[in-house]
Amino acid sequence: MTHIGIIGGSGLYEIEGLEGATWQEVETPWGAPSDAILTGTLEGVTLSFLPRHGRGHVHSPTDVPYRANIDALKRIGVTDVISVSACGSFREEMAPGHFVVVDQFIDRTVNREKSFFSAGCVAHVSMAHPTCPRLAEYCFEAAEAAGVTVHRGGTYLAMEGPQFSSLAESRMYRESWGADVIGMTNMPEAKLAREAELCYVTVAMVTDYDSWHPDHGAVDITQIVNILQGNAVKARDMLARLPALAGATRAPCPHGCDHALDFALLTAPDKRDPALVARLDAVAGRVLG
Ligand SMILES: CSC[C@H]1O[C@H](OP(=O)(O)O)[C@H](O)[C@@H]1O
Ligand SMILES: Nc1ncnc2[nH]cnc12
Repeated sequence: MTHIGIIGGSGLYEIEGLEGATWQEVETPWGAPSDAILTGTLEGVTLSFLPRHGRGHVHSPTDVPYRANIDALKRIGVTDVISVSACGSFREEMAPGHFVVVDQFIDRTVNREKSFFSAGCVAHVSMAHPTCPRLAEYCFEAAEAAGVTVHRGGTYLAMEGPQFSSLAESRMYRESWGADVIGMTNMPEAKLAREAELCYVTVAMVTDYDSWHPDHGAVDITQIVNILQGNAVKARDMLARLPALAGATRAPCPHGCDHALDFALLTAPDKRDPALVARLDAVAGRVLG
Protein backbone atom coordinates (compact mmCIF):
# COMPACT_ATOMS: atom_id res chain seq x y z
CA MET A 1 0.00 0.00 0.00
CA THR A 2 1.15 3.55 -0.66
CA HIS A 3 2.40 5.42 2.39
CA ILE A 4 3.64 8.89 1.50
CA GLY A 5 6.22 10.52 3.77
CA ILE A 6 6.68 14.26 3.53
CA ILE A 7 9.78 15.93 4.91
CA GLY A 8 8.83 19.57 5.34
CA GLY A 9 11.64 22.09 5.10
CA SER A 10 11.98 25.71 6.14
CA GLY A 11 8.55 27.31 6.39
CA LEU A 12 6.63 24.03 6.32
CA TYR A 13 6.37 22.72 9.88
CA GLU A 14 2.84 21.23 9.83
CA ILE A 15 0.20 20.18 7.34
CA GLU A 16 -3.55 20.28 7.84
CA GLY A 17 -6.46 18.24 6.59
CA LEU A 18 -5.30 14.71 7.44
CA GLU A 19 -8.05 12.45 8.76
CA GLY A 20 -7.33 10.85 12.13
CA ALA A 21 -4.05 12.71 12.39
CA THR A 22 -1.82 11.98 15.39
CA TRP A 23 1.73 13.00 16.30
CA GLN A 24 3.84 9.96 17.10
CA GLU A 25 7.31 9.85 18.72
CA VAL A 26 9.46 7.31 16.87
CA GLU A 27 12.66 5.91 18.35
CA THR A 28 15.44 4.73 16.06
CA PRO A 29 18.86 3.08 16.50
CA TRP A 30 20.30 6.32 15.06
CA GLY A 31 18.83 8.56 17.72
CA ALA A 32 15.74 10.74 17.75
CA PRO A 33 14.30 12.18 14.53
CA SER A 34 13.93 15.94 14.12
CA ASP A 35 10.49 15.85 15.76
CA ALA A 36 7.47 13.62 16.23
CA ILE A 37 5.81 12.43 13.01
CA LEU A 38 2.25 13.40 12.09
CA THR A 39 0.35 10.54 10.44
CA GLY A 40 -3.18 10.43 9.04
CA THR A 41 -5.03 9.65 5.83
CA LEU A 42 -6.11 11.68 2.85
CA GLU A 43 -8.40 10.16 0.22
CA GLY A 44 -7.66 6.69 1.57
CA VAL A 45 -3.87 7.10 1.36
CA THR A 46 -1.68 7.14 4.47
CA LEU A 47 0.44 10.25 4.78
CA SER A 48 3.14 11.02 7.31
CA PHE A 49 4.72 14.41 7.86
CA LEU A 50 8.06 15.15 9.50
CA PRO A 51 9.30 18.73 9.92
CA ARG A 52 13.00 18.53 8.98
CA HIS A 53 14.11 21.30 11.31
CA GLY A 54 11.54 20.41 14.00
CA ARG A 55 8.57 22.56 14.95
CA GLY A 56 9.97 25.96 15.88
CA HIS A 57 12.98 25.41 13.57
CA VAL A 58 15.36 23.90 16.11
CA HIS A 59 17.87 22.01 13.93
CA SER A 60 20.42 23.71 11.68
CA PRO A 61 21.09 22.06 8.29
CA THR A 62 24.25 20.44 9.71
CA ASP A 63 22.49 19.17 12.85
CA VAL A 64 19.39 17.66 11.24
CA PRO A 65 19.40 13.98 12.31
CA TYR A 66 19.19 12.73 8.74
CA ARG A 67 19.75 9.04 9.51
CA ALA A 68 17.14 8.99 12.28
CA ASN A 69 14.64 10.79 10.04
CA ILE A 70 14.95 8.33 7.17
CA ASP A 71 15.02 5.31 9.51
CA ALA A 72 11.92 6.57 11.33
CA LEU A 73 9.97 7.03 8.09
CA LYS A 74 10.97 3.57 6.88
CA ARG A 75 10.21 2.07 10.29
CA ILE A 76 6.61 3.35 10.29
CA GLY A 77 6.01 1.97 6.80
CA VAL A 78 6.60 4.92 4.48
CA THR A 79 7.19 3.85 0.87
CA ASP A 80 7.67 7.17 -0.90
CA VAL A 81 9.43 10.27 0.46
CA ILE A 82 8.82 13.77 -0.81
CA SER A 83 11.28 16.37 0.35
CA VAL A 84 9.76 19.84 0.26
CA SER A 85 12.64 22.29 0.49
CA ALA A 86 13.42 25.98 0.18
CA CYS A 87 16.18 26.82 -2.30
CA GLY A 88 18.04 29.58 -4.07
CA SER A 89 17.98 29.67 -7.87
CA PHE A 90 20.82 29.90 -10.40
CA ARG A 91 18.49 30.30 -13.37
CA GLU A 92 16.66 33.42 -14.43
CA GLU A 93 13.64 31.35 -15.48
CA MET A 94 13.43 29.56 -12.09
CA ALA A 95 12.08 32.57 -10.28
CA PRO A 96 11.15 33.04 -6.62
CA GLY A 97 7.77 31.40 -6.06
CA HIS A 98 8.40 28.69 -8.66
CA PHE A 99 8.85 25.01 -7.81
CA VAL A 100 11.51 22.73 -9.28
CA VAL A 101 11.11 18.94 -9.27
CA VAL A 102 14.78 18.12 -8.78
CA ASP A 103 16.33 15.11 -10.52
CA GLN A 104 20.06 15.47 -9.78
CA PHE A 105 22.27 16.52 -6.87
CA ILE A 106 25.79 17.77 -6.30
CA ASP A 107 26.86 17.01 -2.74
CA ARG A 108 29.13 19.70 -1.26
CA THR A 109 28.29 18.91 2.37
CA VAL A 110 31.27 17.96 4.52
CA ASN A 111 30.14 17.64 8.11
CA ARG A 112 27.44 14.96 8.19
CA GLU A 113 26.98 11.23 8.62
CA LYS A 114 26.21 10.11 5.06
CA SER A 115 25.55 6.39 5.27
CA PHE A 116 23.79 3.80 7.38
CA PHE A 117 26.54 1.36 6.43
CA SER A 118 30.11 1.21 7.76
CA ALA A 119 32.76 -1.25 8.98
CA GLY A 120 31.06 -4.56 9.67
CA CYS A 121 28.40 -4.09 7.03
CA VAL A 122 29.57 -2.33 3.88
CA ALA A 123 27.20 -1.46 1.04
CA HIS A 124 27.46 0.62 -2.12
CA VAL A 125 24.21 1.80 -3.69
CA SER A 126 23.94 3.62 -7.02
CA MET A 127 23.21 7.34 -6.93
CA ALA A 128 23.36 7.83 -10.71
CA HIS A 129 19.64 8.58 -10.73
CA PRO A 130 19.00 9.80 -7.18
CA THR A 131 15.30 10.59 -7.49
CA CYS A 132 12.32 8.46 -8.42
CA PRO A 133 10.79 9.39 -11.81
CA ARG A 134 7.38 7.95 -10.84
CA LEU A 135 7.18 10.05 -7.70
CA ALA A 136 8.56 13.07 -9.58
CA GLU A 137 5.71 12.81 -12.07
CA TYR A 138 3.08 12.79 -9.30
CA CYS A 139 4.67 15.89 -7.78
CA PHE A 140 4.90 17.69 -11.10
CA GLU A 141 1.24 17.00 -11.89
CA ALA A 142 0.13 17.94 -8.38
CA ALA A 143 2.03 21.22 -8.49
CA GLU A 144 0.62 22.08 -11.92
CA ALA A 145 -2.90 21.29 -10.71
CA ALA A 146 -2.29 23.60 -7.75
CA GLY A 147 -1.51 26.41 -10.21
CA VAL A 148 2.19 26.58 -9.38
CA THR A 149 4.79 27.37 -12.03
CA VAL A 150 6.80 24.18 -11.84
CA HIS A 151 9.97 23.10 -13.66
CA ARG A 152 10.53 19.46 -14.57
CA GLY A 153 14.07 18.48 -13.59
CA GLY A 154 16.98 20.43 -12.18
CA THR A 155 20.25 19.95 -10.36
CA TYR A 156 20.27 20.81 -6.64
CA LEU A 157 23.60 21.72 -5.10
CA ALA A 158 23.68 20.83 -1.41
CA MET A 159 26.04 23.09 0.54
CA GLU A 160 27.03 22.75 4.17
CA GLY A 161 25.85 26.17 5.37
CA PRO A 162 24.51 27.63 7.55
CA GLN A 163 26.05 30.72 5.93
CA PHE A 164 24.95 31.47 2.36
CA SER A 165 27.44 31.26 -0.53
CA SER A 166 29.96 33.89 -1.51
CA LEU A 167 29.52 35.59 -4.88
CA ALA A 168 32.47 33.59 -6.27
CA GLU A 169 30.90 30.30 -5.12
CA SER A 170 27.50 31.30 -6.47
CA ARG A 171 29.01 32.06 -9.90
CA MET A 172 31.05 28.85 -9.92
CA TYR A 173 28.04 26.64 -9.07
CA ARG A 174 25.97 28.35 -11.75
CA GLU A 175 28.45 28.86 -14.59
CA SER A 176 30.99 26.04 -14.23
CA TRP A 177 29.10 23.35 -12.37
CA GLY A 178 25.72 23.70 -14.07
CA ALA A 179 23.70 23.65 -10.86
CA ASP A 180 20.15 24.99 -11.11
CA VAL A 181 19.21 25.44 -7.45
CA ILE A 182 20.97 25.47 -4.09
CA GLY A 183 19.98 24.39 -0.60
CA MET A 184 21.55 23.00 2.56
CA THR A 185 19.62 19.87 3.41
CA ASN A 186 18.91 17.42 0.64
CA MET A 187 22.24 15.68 1.09
CA PRO A 188 22.76 13.23 2.67
CA GLU A 189 18.98 12.84 2.91
CA ALA A 190 18.65 11.57 -0.68
CA LYS A 191 21.57 9.14 -0.24
CA LEU A 192 20.08 7.73 2.95
CA ALA A 193 16.65 7.34 1.34
CA ARG A 194 18.26 5.32 -1.45
CA GLU A 195 20.08 3.12 1.08
CA ALA A 196 16.76 2.59 2.85
CA GLU A 197 15.17 1.59 -0.47
CA LEU A 198 12.69 4.44 -0.37
CA CYS A 199 11.48 6.27 -3.44
CA TYR A 200 12.60 9.89 -2.97
CA VAL A 201 12.07 13.15 -4.79
CA THR A 202 12.69 16.80 -3.99
CA VAL A 203 10.27 19.59 -4.67
CA ALA A 204 12.50 22.64 -4.35
CA MET A 205 10.62 25.88 -3.76
CA VAL A 206 12.57 28.89 -4.99
CA THR A 207 12.89 31.73 -2.49
CA ASP A 208 15.74 33.80 -4.01
CA TYR A 209 18.42 34.13 -6.70
CA ASP A 210 21.27 33.38 -4.32
CA SER A 211 23.98 36.01 -4.93
CA TRP A 212 24.84 35.83 -8.62
CA HIS A 213 21.97 37.87 -10.08
CA PRO A 214 23.04 41.42 -11.00
CA ASP A 215 19.53 42.81 -10.43
CA HIS A 216 18.87 41.11 -7.11
CA GLY A 217 21.97 41.63 -4.99
CA ALA A 218 22.98 39.37 -2.14
CA VAL A 219 20.68 36.74 -0.70
CA ASP A 220 18.74 38.16 2.24
CA ILE A 221 17.01 36.06 4.91
CA THR A 222 14.19 38.57 5.47
CA GLN A 223 13.19 38.36 1.81
CA ILE A 224 13.50 34.58 1.92
CA VAL A 225 11.12 34.34 4.87
CA ASN A 226 8.51 36.48 3.05
CA ILE A 227 8.64 34.25 -0.03
CA LEU A 228 8.67 31.11 2.14
CA GLN A 229 5.23 31.88 3.50
CA GLY A 230 3.64 32.07 0.05
CA ASN A 231 5.51 28.95 -1.04
CA ALA A 232 4.22 27.02 1.98
CA VAL A 233 0.61 27.79 1.03
CA LYS A 234 1.23 26.47 -2.49
CA ALA A 235 3.06 23.43 -1.14
CA ARG A 236 0.09 22.48 1.06
CA ASP A 237 -2.20 22.70 -1.98
CA MET A 238 0.21 20.54 -4.01
CA LEU A 239 0.53 17.95 -1.23
CA ALA A 240 -3.24 17.65 -0.85
CA ARG A 241 -3.46 16.58 -4.50
CA LEU A 242 -0.84 13.83 -4.27
CA PRO A 243 -2.92 10.99 -2.79
CA ALA A 244 -5.37 11.04 -5.70
CA LEU A 245 -2.47 10.82 -8.15
CA ALA A 246 -0.50 8.14 -6.31
CA GLY A 247 -3.49 5.97 -5.31
CA ALA A 248 -3.75 3.73 -2.26
CA THR A 249 -2.54 0.60 -4.04
CA ARG A 250 1.13 0.65 -4.84
CA ALA A 251 2.88 -1.33 -7.57
CA PRO A 252 6.61 -1.96 -6.97
CA CYS A 253 8.77 0.96 -8.10
CA PRO A 254 9.36 0.52 -11.87
CA HIS A 255 12.76 2.19 -11.42
CA GLY A 256 13.97 -0.19 -8.72
CA CYS A 257 14.22 2.29 -5.83
CA ASP A 258 12.71 -0.32 -3.50
CA HIS A 259 15.37 -2.89 -4.51
CA ALA A 260 18.44 -0.64 -4.29
CA LEU A 261 20.18 -3.05 -1.92
CA ASP A 262 19.76 -6.17 -4.06
CA PHE A 263 23.47 -6.31 -5.04
CA ALA A 264 24.87 -3.57 -2.80
CA LEU A 265 26.04 -5.49 0.28
CA LEU A 266 29.70 -6.50 0.08
CA THR A 267 30.48 -7.75 3.57
CA ALA A 268 30.37 -11.54 3.76
CA PRO A 269 27.62 -12.82 6.10
CA ASP A 270 30.15 -14.36 8.53
CA LYS A 271 32.13 -11.10 8.70
CA ARG A 272 29.17 -8.86 9.51
CA ASP A 273 29.04 -6.96 12.79
CA PRO A 274 25.90 -8.21 14.61
CA ALA A 275 25.46 -4.89 16.41
CA LEU A 276 25.43 -2.94 13.14
CA VAL A 277 23.18 -5.51 11.49
CA ALA A 278 20.74 -5.07 14.38
CA ARG A 279 20.76 -1.27 13.86
CA LEU A 280 19.93 -1.85 10.21
CA ASP A 281 16.71 -3.72 11.01
CA ALA A 282 14.36 -1.18 9.43
CA VAL A 283 16.66 0.16 6.72
CA ALA A 284 18.02 -3.13 5.36
CA GLY A 285 16.00 -5.88 7.02
CA ARG A 286 14.71 -6.97 3.62
CA VAL A 287 18.20 -8.07 2.51
CA LEU A 288 19.83 -8.79 5.87
CA GLY A 289 17.07 -11.23 6.82
C1 LIG B 1 15.46 29.56 5.26
S1 LIG B 1 16.88 29.79 4.32
C2 LIG B 1 18.02 28.46 4.47
C3 LIG B 1 17.49 27.11 4.84
O1 LIG B 1 16.30 26.83 4.08
C4 LIG B 1 16.46 25.59 3.43
O2 LIG B 1 16.01 24.57 4.33
P1 LIG B 1 15.14 23.32 3.85
O3 LIG B 1 15.95 22.65 2.77
O4 LIG B 1 14.96 22.46 5.04
O5 LIG B 1 13.84 23.89 3.31
C5 LIG B 1 17.95 25.53 3.19
O6 LIG B 1 18.40 24.25 2.83
C6 LIG B 1 18.50 26.06 4.46
O7 LIG B 1 18.55 25.06 5.46
N1 LIG C 1 20.38 30.90 -1.60
C1 LIG C 1 20.27 29.82 -0.82
N2 LIG C 1 21.37 29.09 -0.51
C2 LIG C 1 21.24 27.99 0.28
N3 LIG C 1 20.11 27.60 0.81
C3 LIG C 1 19.00 28.30 0.54
N4 LIG C 1 17.73 28.14 0.93
C4 LIG C 1 16.99 29.11 0.40
N5 LIG C 1 17.77 29.93 -0.34
C5 LIG C 1 19.03 29.44 -0.27
